[in-house]
Amino acid sequence: MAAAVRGAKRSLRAELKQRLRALSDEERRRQSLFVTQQVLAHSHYQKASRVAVFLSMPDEVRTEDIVLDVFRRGKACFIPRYRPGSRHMDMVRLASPQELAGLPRTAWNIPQPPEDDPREEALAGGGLDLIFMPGLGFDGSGRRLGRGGGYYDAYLRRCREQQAARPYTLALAFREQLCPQVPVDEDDEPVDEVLYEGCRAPGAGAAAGAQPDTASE
Ligand SMILES: Nc1nc2c(c(=O)[nH]1)N(C=O)[C@@H](CNc1ccc(C(=O)N[C@@H](CCC(=O)O)C(=O)O)cc1)CN2
Ligand SMILES: Nc1ncnc2c1ncn2[C@@H]1O[C@H](COP(=O)(O)OP(=O)(O)OP(=O)(O)O)[C@@H](O)[C@H]1O
Ligand SMILES: [Mg+2]
Repeated sequence: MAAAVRGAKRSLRAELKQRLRALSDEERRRQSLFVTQQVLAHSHYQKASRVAVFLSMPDEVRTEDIVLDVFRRGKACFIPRYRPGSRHMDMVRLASPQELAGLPRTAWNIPQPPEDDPREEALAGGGLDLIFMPGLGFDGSGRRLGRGGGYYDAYLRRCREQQAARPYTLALAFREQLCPQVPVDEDDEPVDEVLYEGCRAPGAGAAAGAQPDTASE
């Protein structure tokens, strides 16, 4: 990608990490609860039967209550299994929420099944209906800044190539992660919608999607 974009991403990442560090645990908990409620009421979530959920790191919207709800509703749950040092990531089947406690942790302290643990990969089975998207920053047009691994960008491209219908992508964010404009290059896949405290009419339809509002700054 162009050097200018790379530099712009690097400095925005640093700024967003700083902003996230300044959030108290209580504030993260409060906003996570809010976003979780939006998810549970969301039409795309309610109708999805195969869902990919990231297992949150401390500076991300907490997803454990979403994972529990996915199982409660009998949906199939998939979690990321990424290969460090590559851009490769699979979404592999999680059998139960109880299983999480026993999974080994990656270098980033994310629970993840070992590479030699045979599991159903979402795209090898029936594909995915919905992917929850992590990230450091998002803008009102659905542009997304991740942590720089390129894992989700590459995975969404695979979905596009291998699935008949593209999965719906729903980003989960603290309001502090909304940016006026996120720099992107040709490999960056946009998200369909960003959920955060202050976003408009979640679940009211894709057209209402990733619209900016006054929470952007
Ligand atoms: N919860 C969660 N799981 C996920 C992702 C994610 O963003 N969130 N990923 C999304 O791709 C993949 C893992 N990719 C990751 C890429 C970078 C870092 C990370 O912490 N990087 C350091 C800086 C790295 C460096 O420059 O040395 C950091 O952000 O502090 C973590 C996960 C798959 N699983
Ligand atoms: N589909 C792809 N094929 C090959 N390289 C890719 C693809 N998608 C992204 N990349 C490359 O991966 C690197 C990291 O991309 P980028 O900085 O956008 O990561 P990110 O979106 O922050 O990470 P993530 O998607 O894991 O959250 C870049 O060099 C980018 O060009
Ligand atoms: Mg990207």
